[in-house]
Amino acid sequence: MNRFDDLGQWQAHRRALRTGELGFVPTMGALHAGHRSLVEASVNGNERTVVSLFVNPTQFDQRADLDAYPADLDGDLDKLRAWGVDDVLVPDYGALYPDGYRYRVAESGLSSRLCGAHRPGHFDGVLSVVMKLFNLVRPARAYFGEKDWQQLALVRGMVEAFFMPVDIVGCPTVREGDGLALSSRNQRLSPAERAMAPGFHRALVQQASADDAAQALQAAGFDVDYVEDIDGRRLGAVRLGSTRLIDNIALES
Ligand SMILES: Nc1ncnc2c1ncn2[C@@H]1O[C@H](COP(=O)(O)OP(=O)(O)OP(=O)(O)O)[C@@H](O)[C@H]1O
Ligand SMILES: CC(C)(CO)[C@@H](O)C(=O)[O-]
Ligand code: BAL
Repeated sequence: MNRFDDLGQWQAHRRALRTGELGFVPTMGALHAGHRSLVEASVNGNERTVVSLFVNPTQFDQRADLDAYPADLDGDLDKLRAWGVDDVLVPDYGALYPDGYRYRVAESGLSSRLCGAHRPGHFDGVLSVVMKLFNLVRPARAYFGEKDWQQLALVRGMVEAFFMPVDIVGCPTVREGDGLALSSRNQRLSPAERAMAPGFHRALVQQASADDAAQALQAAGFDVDYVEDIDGRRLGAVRLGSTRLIDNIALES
């Protein structure tokens, strides 16, 4: 596995690659089995797989959340090697943002609802870094988790809007045995919060309406950012202490 911290070296390597069948998995590190499922889909569907590890500051609306974001670079590199990844990009902020974020991708509809309503500027940061990474990697396919449903929808929209030559592949949410969606931020839950956390997915699945689910969650001690039913899915975000969890499910039709 090749590791590139220097984007100039990566670009030289990319130019020398003759394959068009490149799969790409963008991540913020602290890898878990959810990331593994994306990498597996890419390894199975492409000649080469590239993964990026970059905790993107422009998508964090709260400094404390960024500072507390889990990191385990050596562990991540061991995992990526074992999962069959060919190239890993580990750029720093200055390399990815030579413009200091003067230029950015903005979306003016969906990005200000749901998670965007609670994390101002979040999706501008996500779309901007994803566009930068797509331009650097030039993948045939890029893999995103359905856990981040709104992100997946916005990335698909950006690719369509800008005629970007990449197929976006959505991958099902990987869960713990008790239903909790795997997330790097789960590491920050205290034992008591971890015991409560599966109640989030349970409420989304069991309650008859989005309002009922929000009320049940509030009553169980979650701080509810939102629960909404949209286009046949129920999406929600809650906070347990300082940790924010998101999840979504398909609604039975
Ligand atoms: N449980 C999961 N199942 C499937 N895909 C996932 C899961 N968790 C994360 N992903 C996907 O992995 C990619 C990288 O996500 P990221 O590195 O932010 O991890 P995360 O676990 O979502 O972290 P966070 O704590 O920031 O939510 C995204 O496309 C995301 O949707
Ligand atoms: C897509 C992404 C890597 C952009 O920083 C991030 O939002 C994530 O990990 O879901
Ligand atoms: N996977 C979502 C990234 C974030 O919460 O910023």
